[in-house]
Amino acid sequence: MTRSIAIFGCGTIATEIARAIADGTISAGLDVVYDRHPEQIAEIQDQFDDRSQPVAATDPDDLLEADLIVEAAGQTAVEEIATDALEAGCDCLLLSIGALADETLREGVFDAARTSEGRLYAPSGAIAGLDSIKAAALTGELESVSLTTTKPPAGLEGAPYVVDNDIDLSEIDEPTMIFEGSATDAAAAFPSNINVAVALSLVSIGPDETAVKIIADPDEENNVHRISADGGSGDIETTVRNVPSPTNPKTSYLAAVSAIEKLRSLETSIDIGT
Ligand SMILES: NC(=O)C1=CN([C@@H]2O[C@H](COP(=O)(O)OP(=O)(O)OC[C@H]3O[C@@H](n4cnc5c(N)ncnc54)[C@H](O)[C@@H]3O)[C@@H](O)[C@H]2O)C=CC1
Ligand SMILES: O=C([O-])CC(=O)C(=O)O
Repeated sequence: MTRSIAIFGCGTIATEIARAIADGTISAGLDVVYDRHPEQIAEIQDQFDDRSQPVAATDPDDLLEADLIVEAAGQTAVEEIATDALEAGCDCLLLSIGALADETLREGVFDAARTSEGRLYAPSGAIAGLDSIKAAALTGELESVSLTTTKPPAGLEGAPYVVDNDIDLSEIDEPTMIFEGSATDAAAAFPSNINVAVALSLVSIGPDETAVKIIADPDEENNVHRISADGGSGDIETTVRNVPSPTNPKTSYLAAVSAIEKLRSLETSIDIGT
């Protein structure tokens, strides 16, 4: 039977996922979509012919009819949908995994996943190396895990940390470290920029122990994520120089493709890679 998918949040990532469903890259049906902006919903619907257009939900609860809900909206959406979805037996794929830096929310969502038929998924997103770091974590001997993210200043605009600390990104004329702290603190400070740090932390040493640096670099055109994980099976270092999405410079194109690959892999009988 074809898996029925619902999408919460119809922006940059959702548009790519919808296209992959429409062209058959993901062999599932997109049945219902939700966004606080109806015009965003219409853009997704327009990718399908009249007979296969997803229904526009007017309330997040309308998504619970699907087999799997993709959250591609933001951290508040995770609060709104994840626990309810899992408790209702839906699978849930979260892009805004940074929301789970909050321990109370995390435990609630994890408990719902453990005690229901719904399964919780998060793609690797815009980083590389989660496969090997997840395997190395099994040794119980990972000593340190860190992420250094470098973005063009425009990709950091509007982040609560930037606003609260009156950081004028337009004044930055050389690579400048604007944040250093744990993945827990980074997720609250840069909710739309650093979900990757929390994904990394959840497969390794946890959000409080994972170290994050964020650098604004006016000469950088890419979203660059450098990971270093030491101990266990050896030392792992990865760097991804991501092309930003044309419609949202905060979001790397790889994040959308990673979600598509995760959804595709749920439907295949051959699964290579950790
Ligand atoms: N895990 C990863 O590697 C990455 C995760 N992300 C996460 O994915 C999210 C989506 O990314 P994009 O598609 O680029 O963002 P976007 O800004 O292009 O689209 C988000 C859409 O969700 C809607 N939305 C947001 N909050 C909502 C709410 N509470 N209720 C209803 N609608 C809501 C917005 O109206 C917008 O249409 C980001 O906010 C970020 O949290 C983004 C990049 C990488
Ligand atoms: O897309 C990226 O480069 C990373 C990102 O925004 C996030 O993790 O929220």
